[in-house]
Amino acid sequence: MATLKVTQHSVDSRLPVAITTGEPAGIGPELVLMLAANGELPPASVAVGDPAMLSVRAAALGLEVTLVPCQPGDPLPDGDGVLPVWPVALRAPCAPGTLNPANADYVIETLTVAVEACRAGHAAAMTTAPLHKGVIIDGGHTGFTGHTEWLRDACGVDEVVMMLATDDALHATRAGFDGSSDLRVALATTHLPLREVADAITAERITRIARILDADLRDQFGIAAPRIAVCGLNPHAGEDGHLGREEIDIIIPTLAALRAEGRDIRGPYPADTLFTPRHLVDVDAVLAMYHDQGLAVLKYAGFGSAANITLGLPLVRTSVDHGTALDLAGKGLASPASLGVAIALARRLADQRAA
Ligand SMILES: NC(=O)C1=CN([C@@H]2O[C@H](COP(=O)(O)OP(=O)(O)OC[C@H]3O[C@@H](n4cnc5c(N)ncnc54)[C@H](O)[C@@H]3O)[C@@H](O)[C@H]2O)C=CC1
Ligand SMILES: NCC(=O)COP(=O)(O)O
Repeated sequence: MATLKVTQHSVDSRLPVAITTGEPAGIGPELVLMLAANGELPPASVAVGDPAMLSVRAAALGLEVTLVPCQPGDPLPDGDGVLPVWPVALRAPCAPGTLNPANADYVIETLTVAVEACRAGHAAAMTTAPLHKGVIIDGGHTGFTGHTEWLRDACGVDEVVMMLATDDALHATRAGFDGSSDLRVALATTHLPLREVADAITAERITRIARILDADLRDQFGIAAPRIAVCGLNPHAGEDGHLGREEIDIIIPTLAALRAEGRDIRGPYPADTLFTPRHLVDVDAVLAMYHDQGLAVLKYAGFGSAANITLGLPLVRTSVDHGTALDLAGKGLASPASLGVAIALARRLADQRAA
């Protein structure tokens, strides 16, 4: 096992972005270590995880990282290859690629540490490396469906919105889309079995989600009058009721009511053609009705360098556009690009809030 090196470093006085290292058997730990070793972590970044596990993973991959355990609120060590770590102890040994439900509590504790640090004013924002939803449930957290819903409950808010954005959209200086890789996609429903999606499409839910999306595009992304295009649920947006009635009964009247509030919310459009460049040209975000309707397109356009942002939270949370990739874990083959984009976005949104 590699030993933890602790030496003297300069100190960064800014509040850190807390990066939870995710499922320990997945690629999350090595992605954080890669960014640290390559000098690609923004200053004032801190990992949340098991220092010994991170140290072993770094040594196995030949990554030169100086891990410095410290506590939330401590001055942050800074310097080339230095990675401050807020320690959380693994509950059981861990091998890359092999899930162990005994570590579910560990993963949840890393999230709790990051949320508490944001609440206590010890962190400016949090970025999450991927966790494995199934093993968290197998480990006893019945009802767990993802970071997004867990953070909603942990922060005590009624609703949040999952939005993924390609790197082009995040860095775009222009407001609208200009091509197929410049995309923001928000979801009306998140981690639901497809069988339950139609029942979850209610006027109340669409109203809550659309209001949060509209407000956060203004407040967090600086878009003065967001233009939101909404997908239908059914093929051809229901084909005038012949292929499903959710558009006529729920979505169309709800969008009309939202427009009456002064919001630029268009649709519902057939999802297959909405996601073509011509239809996206004057749109700032697409609201999809369910996970794969929106995210398949987003990932086709920008997988590997997009970020996931939870809107509607009292804290800033960003994440990667991918999962735990157990097939790649421990091999040093996974790309840290999306994590880098997510951390940079968290820093930017947090600095904006502070300003
Ligand atoms: N933010 C989060 O915590 C997320 C967690 N997940 C979870 O991850 C687990 C696995 O999900 P999957 O659907 O298999 O998706 P996945 O993203 O883990 O893997 C899908 C494919 O993409 C590849 N891949 C993923 N990340 C990569 C990277 N950084 N560089 C290169 N290739 C990469 C994998 O090798 C695999 O071939 C599930 O439990 C899922 O719920 C999925 C998405 C987000
Ligand atoms: N496909 C995106 C995703 O599953 C993200 O989930 P979450 O854990 O960030 O809620």
